[in-house]
Amino acid sequence: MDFRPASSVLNLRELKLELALSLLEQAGYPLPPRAEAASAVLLQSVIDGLCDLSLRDALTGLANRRHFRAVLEREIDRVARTGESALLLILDIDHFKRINDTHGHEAGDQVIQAVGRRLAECVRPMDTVARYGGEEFAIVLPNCQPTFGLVVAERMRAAIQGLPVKLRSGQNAHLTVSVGGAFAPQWVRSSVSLWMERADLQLYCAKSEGRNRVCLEQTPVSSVTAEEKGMLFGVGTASEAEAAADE
Ligand SMILES: Nc1nc2c(ncn2[C@@H]2O[C@H](COP(=O)(O)OP(=O)(O)OP(=O)(O)O)[C@@H](O)[C@H]2O)c(=O)[nH]1
Repeated sequence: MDFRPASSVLNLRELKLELALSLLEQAGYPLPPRAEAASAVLLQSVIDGLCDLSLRDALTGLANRRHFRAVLEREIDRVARTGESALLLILDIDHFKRINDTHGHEAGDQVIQAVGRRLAECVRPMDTVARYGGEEFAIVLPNCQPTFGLVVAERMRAAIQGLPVKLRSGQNAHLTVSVGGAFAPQWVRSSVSLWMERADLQLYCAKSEGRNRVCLEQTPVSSVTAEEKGMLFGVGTASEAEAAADE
């Protein structure tokens, strides 16, 4: 085993340290002075900075899709072990294309940033807000009782409705959002994709019922799919799972 400091073992050119440093400087990460180049302290802060950067959405600074899916994975594990409720919300800005078309793409970006900031203000420190796609956000609320779910989702919807975004042009953009949500099935090891699908279905309902509304899956405990029953009972196919669940 070689216990020499990293700087003498590694070829710094191969490490592409300059590229990493300029990426982090651009993103506004605090770094130790360059005089400490190649020190263990600098290398560690570059590694920490790059890890953090890889988990964040560049436009909003919120969790990105990769990070969010990892958080959901952990939450599914916790709900299966503890039986605690957890709520997943998917929130989509209504008629966002009109904002781009009317005010331009840069204004659209400003709106996405403002919505992200507002959502982050509406949640507890233990919750995770992510920008999941273009004008779509996802929020996971661990330890969220079903009775509280609708309250918090409504609070978010109302917070965005009451937020006129001041654009650089001086104009105000008035927004609404549609929200779909589903609870993780308690005591069951579901999957990220199934949970997302359930919440997405509710978002689709909110959009098709007229937008600017919240739709939550009604039956968090009994609405376990055949696939999830399969995971619970450890059987192979959906039909085997249904048979096992009926026994
Ligand atoms: N400015 C900006 N626009 C984006 C970004 N990502 C996606 N978009 C735009 O978001 C728009 C989404 O439009 P649609 O999927 O038709 O949805 P919508 O207009 O919000 O309509 P509904 O969701 O049905 O209410 C498209 O015009 C995309 O080009 C982004 O990062 N910045």
